[in-house]
Amino acid sequence: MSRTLYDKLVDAHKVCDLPDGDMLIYVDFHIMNEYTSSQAFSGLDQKGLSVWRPEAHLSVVDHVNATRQRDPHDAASKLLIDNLEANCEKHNIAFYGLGDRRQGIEHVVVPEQGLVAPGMLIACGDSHTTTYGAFGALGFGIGTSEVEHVLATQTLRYKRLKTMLVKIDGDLAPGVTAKDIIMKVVQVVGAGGANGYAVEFSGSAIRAQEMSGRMTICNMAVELGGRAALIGADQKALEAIKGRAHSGTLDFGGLEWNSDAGADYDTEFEIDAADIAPLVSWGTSPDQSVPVDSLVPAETEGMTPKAREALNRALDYMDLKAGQAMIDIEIDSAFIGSCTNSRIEDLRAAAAILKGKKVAGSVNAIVVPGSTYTRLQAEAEGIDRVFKEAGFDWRPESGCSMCLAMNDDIAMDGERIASSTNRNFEGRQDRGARTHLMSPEMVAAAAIHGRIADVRDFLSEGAE
Ligand SMILES: CC(C)[C@H](C(=O)O)[C@@H](O)C(=O)O
Ligand code: SF4
Repeated sequence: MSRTLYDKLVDAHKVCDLPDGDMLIYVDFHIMNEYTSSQAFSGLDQKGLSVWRPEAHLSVVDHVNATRQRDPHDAASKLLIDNLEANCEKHNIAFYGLGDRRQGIEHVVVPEQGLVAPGMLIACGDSHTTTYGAFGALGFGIGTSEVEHVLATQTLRYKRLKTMLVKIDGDLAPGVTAKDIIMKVVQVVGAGGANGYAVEFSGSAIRAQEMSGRMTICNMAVELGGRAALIGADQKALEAIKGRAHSGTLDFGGLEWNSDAGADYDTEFEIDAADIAPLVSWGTSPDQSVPVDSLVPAETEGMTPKAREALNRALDYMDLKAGQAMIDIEIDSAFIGSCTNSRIEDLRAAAAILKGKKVAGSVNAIVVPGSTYTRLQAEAEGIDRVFKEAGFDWRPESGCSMCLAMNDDIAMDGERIASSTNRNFEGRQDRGARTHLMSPEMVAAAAIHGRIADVRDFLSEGAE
């Protein structure tokens, strides 16, 4: 019988069925960060348990660390980081700490170090673990008690998800990126539209994406509510792994990690790539976005009272007026970073827009490479100079930074930010901060204009 990639991955990792209908699955690799792991270690200690397979875990520091300097900016962050290091030392778990060349945002670090391969099952106490789906691996976020369970047993209780296929065929127009693809999908399926589903992406527009774009897509699939995101393995995925630090140690397979022809999905969506424009979020949910050259939405006839309330609440928080042009919206800050868009390819793309240009005087522009390794590569290519000459603050350390208000990069009340991140919830970048999600290229364009701008204008300027 034809099976989906998701079902193949689950079947391959099933240890046994449990009496209540759930199953026990085996976790090939488990990643921890300083923020969600310390209680799990305390739980182990209290129960007198040890880590069953220390070599199948990795810890990184990313959420609370400072990126302006190496030393933690406050005692609470230092404590979290020191605790993780001590726990890893005690249990013999690899730890990429501050100052380590391999350090950075977990979902940037893991593929960069060659720690993912098609057919793997990867868990992490972080929702954006879906990123690894770009390689035909099953990655998903887990809670703290589950972290403890994986440490002790290398297994998890798991409930099989329903399957959703999102097929995107056709060619993207110039200036349209992987970020726009996934923002469009979130718009079409809805912010909770994939709750309970594993989402597989297919179609020629997905195949045409390089691995960094595919990772952006799988990363942000969480914003649909999907607990897993998948793209079948192809030659590009295999090539991207080759030669990486740990890739030789992984033997999980290759092109067989694809859905069978004729496999059935519980639900399917089709999107024409030609219908996707560069998108910008106007509201406080990732599905509240519009093409950059359009207007802030207004109430429509037939809108439910609930939708009307959500629209008005978002407009109020964002301090926007229905019918106002998106490209007129002035920004205070520009942020390029996060596990969605801080890879070398993202930095190159933003630098291509910034080259020879200056950030508007009113804009505070920050770029935080996703990992130290990425930063060093960018510096070797001279990309840091392009950013610095344009007026961006090129951060010397890596981490989640302004993606969420958990470190010293905290936005002011009312600050409006053009952001290459994945979440625009109220207070995400701190109380009262107003986040506009967009591609890194669009953040660069907005930084230059001091207001939300259409990246396509910069492409034609370049061609002149
Ligand atoms: C802090 C962490 C648990 C959280 C997540 O799970 O995604 C964070 O990374 C986020 O992006 O909101
Ligand atoms: S960069 Fe942002 S989305 Fe990614 S793990 Fe960090 S906080 Fe979460």
